[in-house]
Amino acid sequence: MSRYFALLPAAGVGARMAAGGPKQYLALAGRTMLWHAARAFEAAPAILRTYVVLAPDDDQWGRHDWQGLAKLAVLRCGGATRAETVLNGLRAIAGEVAGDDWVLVHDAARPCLSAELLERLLGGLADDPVGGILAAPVADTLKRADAGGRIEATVPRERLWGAQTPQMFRHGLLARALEHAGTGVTDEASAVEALGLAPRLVESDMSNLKVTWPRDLEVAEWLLGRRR
Ligand SMILES: Nc1ccn([C@@H]2O[C@H](COP(=O)(O)OP(=O)(O)OP(=O)(O)O)[C@@H](O)[C@H]2O)c(=O)n1
Ligand SMILES: C[C@](O)(CO)[C@H](O)COP(=O)(O)O
Repeated sequence: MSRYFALLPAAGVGARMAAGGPKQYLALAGRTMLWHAARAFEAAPAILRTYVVLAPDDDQWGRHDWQGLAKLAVLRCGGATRAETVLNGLRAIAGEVAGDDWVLVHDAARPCLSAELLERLLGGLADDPVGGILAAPVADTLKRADAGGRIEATVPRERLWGAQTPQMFRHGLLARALEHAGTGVTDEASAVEALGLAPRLVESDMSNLKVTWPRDLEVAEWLLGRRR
C-alpha cells in the first residue's frame, strides 16, 4: 500500500521579502508562515510525517512555538538552492521512506494550502504512474518585456499554467530526477520532465499563493483569517 510524506524546503533567506530574516518565520494570523504551511498536512490522515528542511545555520527554529504539529520532523540539511534543499532532504529521509512512497514537496512560503486542494491532489494522483503538481491556469494576458521594461511580445497563454506546490512524486523517481537535473531547477516537476516524463496538472486556484513580496503578506493573512 502507498504511503505519503510531506517535505517542506524551508532554508530560503527571503531576499525578495527583505524582512531582515527568513520569511518563513514571519508572523501570520498569530503563527509563523512555516507553521501554517505544515499545518495543512496535519489534518490530512494520509500523510504520515511532515519533514521540514532548515538551513544548517538556522537559529530561529527554537524561538517559535510548533504546538499542534504532531507529525513534524526537523532536518538541518538545507542547501544553496531550493532544489538542493529538497534533494538533501530526500537523501536524509531515505532510511525511513521507501522508493515507491509518495513525497509531497511543499514550499514553506505557501501557508494557505486548503484541505480541499490537498485532497484534490492526493485523489487526482493516487493511481498516476508519474505524479504531478497543483497548478492554476493562467488568467492574465502575458507580456514578455525587453531589457528596458517595454513590451517585446504578447505570449499566447493557451495551455499555460502557473506551477504551485505541493508537487507529488515517488521518492525514488524524484531523487533520481533531481540528481540528474542539478541544482538550478525551480521546481520538482521540471526535474521529472527532464527525464522525459509528463507530470499531471491538478487544477488549483490563487488561494494557494506563494508569499514572495511584502504585499503578499496581507493577502495571506486575509485568506487565513477567512478560513478560521
Ligand atoms: N536555498 C533554498 C532556497 C529556497 N528554499 C525554500 O523554497 C521555497 C520557495 O522559495 P522562495 O519563495 O524563493 O523563498 P526564498 O528563497 O526564501 O525567497 P527569495 O528567493 O526571495 O530569497 C521556500 O519555502 C524557501 O524557504 C529552500 O528551502 N532552500
Ligand atoms: C516551486 C514553486 O513554488 C512553483 O511555483 C516556485 O518555482 C518556487 O520558485 P522560487 O523562485 O524558489 O520562489
